[in-house]
Amino acid sequence: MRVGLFAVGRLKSGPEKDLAARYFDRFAKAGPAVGLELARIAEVAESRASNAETRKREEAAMLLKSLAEGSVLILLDERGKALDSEAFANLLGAYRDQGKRELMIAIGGADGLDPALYNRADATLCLGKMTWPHQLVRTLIAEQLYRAVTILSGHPYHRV
Ligand SMILES: C[S@@+](CC[C@H](N)C(=O)[O-])C[C@H]1O[C@@H](n2cnc3c(N)ncnc32)[C@H](O)[C@@H]1O
Repeated sequence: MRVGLFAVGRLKSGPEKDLAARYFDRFAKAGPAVGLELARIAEVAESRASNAETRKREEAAMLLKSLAEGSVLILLDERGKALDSEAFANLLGAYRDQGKRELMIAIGGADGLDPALYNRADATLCLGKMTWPHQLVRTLIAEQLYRAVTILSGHPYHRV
């Protein structure tokens, strides 16, 4: 199964981008052993509309346009469901075992995500109840994807 990311807003060169890239690289190298491959990291430009609802609607439309039919869509939102790392790994493993070809994880911009995405999403997960900037969320989820691979493969990176 290919696993990718939708992010509203572009990440400039800098430490956040480097750290996220480090974990995406590790995921890309270790993932194939457990049937997970790194798919695209798709950055959706932030809308310039003056109204927040319009901005979110426009961003969601771009994101949904590039989502292949049958792909799993997971949203990241501080109001979402909290999973521990093993449960997240098992969720990825379950979609892989169902024969899903692609799973995309969406991170919102400053305004968050549009309701249209919640209607389409297969799951909405949180990384804790606090609100993180989207740049850090990208690193956090990249690390959890790599961690999920190590859990699924029994690699000692993950210890509890
Ligand atoms: C700065 S936050 C936007 C907050 C926005 N005010 C809202 O109500 O959603 C940018 C994005 O980071 C992600 N995010 C921030 N904190 C998160 C958390 N604790 N768990 C999961 N995702 C989070 C979400 O995708 C969010 O849309």
